[in-house]
Amino acid sequence: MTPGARAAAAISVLDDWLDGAPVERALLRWARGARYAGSGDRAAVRDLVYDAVRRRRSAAAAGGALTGRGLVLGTLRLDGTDPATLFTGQGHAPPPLDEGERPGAAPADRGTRLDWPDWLLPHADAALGAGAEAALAAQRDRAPVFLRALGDRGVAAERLAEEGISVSPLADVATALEVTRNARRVAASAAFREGLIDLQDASSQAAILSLPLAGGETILDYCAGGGGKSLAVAARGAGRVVAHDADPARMADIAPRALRLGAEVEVVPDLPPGLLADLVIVDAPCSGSGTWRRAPEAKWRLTPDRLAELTALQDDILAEAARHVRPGGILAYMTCSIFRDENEDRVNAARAGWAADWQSRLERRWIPGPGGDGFYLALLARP
Ligand SMILES: C[S@@+](CC[C@H](N)C(=O)[O-])C[C@H]1O[C@@H](n2cnc3c(N)ncnc32)[C@H](O)[C@@H]1O
Repeated sequence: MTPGARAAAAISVLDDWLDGAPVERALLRWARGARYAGSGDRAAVRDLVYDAVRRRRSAAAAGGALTGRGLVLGTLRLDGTDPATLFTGQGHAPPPLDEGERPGAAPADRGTRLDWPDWLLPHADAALGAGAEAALAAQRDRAPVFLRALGDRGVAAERLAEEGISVSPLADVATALEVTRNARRVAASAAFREGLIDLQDASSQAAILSLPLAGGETILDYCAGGGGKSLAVAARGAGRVVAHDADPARMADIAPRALRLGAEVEVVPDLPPGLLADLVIVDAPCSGSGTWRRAPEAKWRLTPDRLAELTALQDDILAEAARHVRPGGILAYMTCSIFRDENEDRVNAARAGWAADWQSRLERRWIPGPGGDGFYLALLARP
């Protein structure tokens, strides 16, 4: 496909998305009808689509319309590409630009400039203060790819280099490697197959490294999902890791992942009511606002009602999970959200109620940026 044909494909996918289809479904629908597209074409269309979704407001402003065509025009302009070089009308390229599609003035309002919903600006400011500008700006760009090395990071780096994948170690997260070249090859690499590495954001890794573990503990991962946290604590020398999720189907990947990584995780759909653990991890369902550069659709989909539903659910899950912390044990509450509503406010609500006599051991927030996604961790010790 020519660059112009890729732009035309991105326009059709974005129109489908603007009509209400989830972005992945819109991409799939296009790909099914585009058997001529090679893997490079699909990757290029996908990147253009995701860039436009991430920057929906500023791209629509720069492209003059909230349409597939406007978003692609704007995205190209924001990236410094003159759209006239692709919008030629030749072959499968989009029709040439008309007079009304000349570049306009740069957006003056903050929500458009930062590609952030207006109603969520006060939430971001309340959580991040002066750091909000940089954190929201970082969410306009593609996310870096981070790996968790299971053993020596140098060994993993050498094995990856044999397949043309370059990585560099993060200074402040002992297990983390940032992929600097050929990130798309990681999942098919020998290092991945052999269990030398797993895919995990650096902030999640840092949170797991912050847990007070000496080795041998019984750990309950109460919202285990795909098992990212279970597998990472298992690698820290836990005695027993029990993975639970209200939706057991979400844990389907844990067993094959554990096998690949040489980890032991017990997947328990029905949790024994009497189970007590030294550490209970609650990686709660949340808005995902710290990870919106990876899943940018969610940024535009969140509503005040949905945020309120999530905070109520977080309160319920925390209280349920706390019943499984042994006396003297630790409850680790974590989210990949940046909002106080889902973080400090939930911990404070617990401490104003059932956790009145629990002690706060640690509270840490990671801000979205070059070193990882936004993340939050609070540790409460049961008396
Ligand atoms: C943020 S995801 C977990 C991600 C996972 N820990 C990981 O690292 O891959 C939140 C999970 O909480 C689960 N969940 C939702 N409500 C729950 C509840 N009441 N009890 C337990 N798990 C729940 C969801 O099914 C979802 O898998």
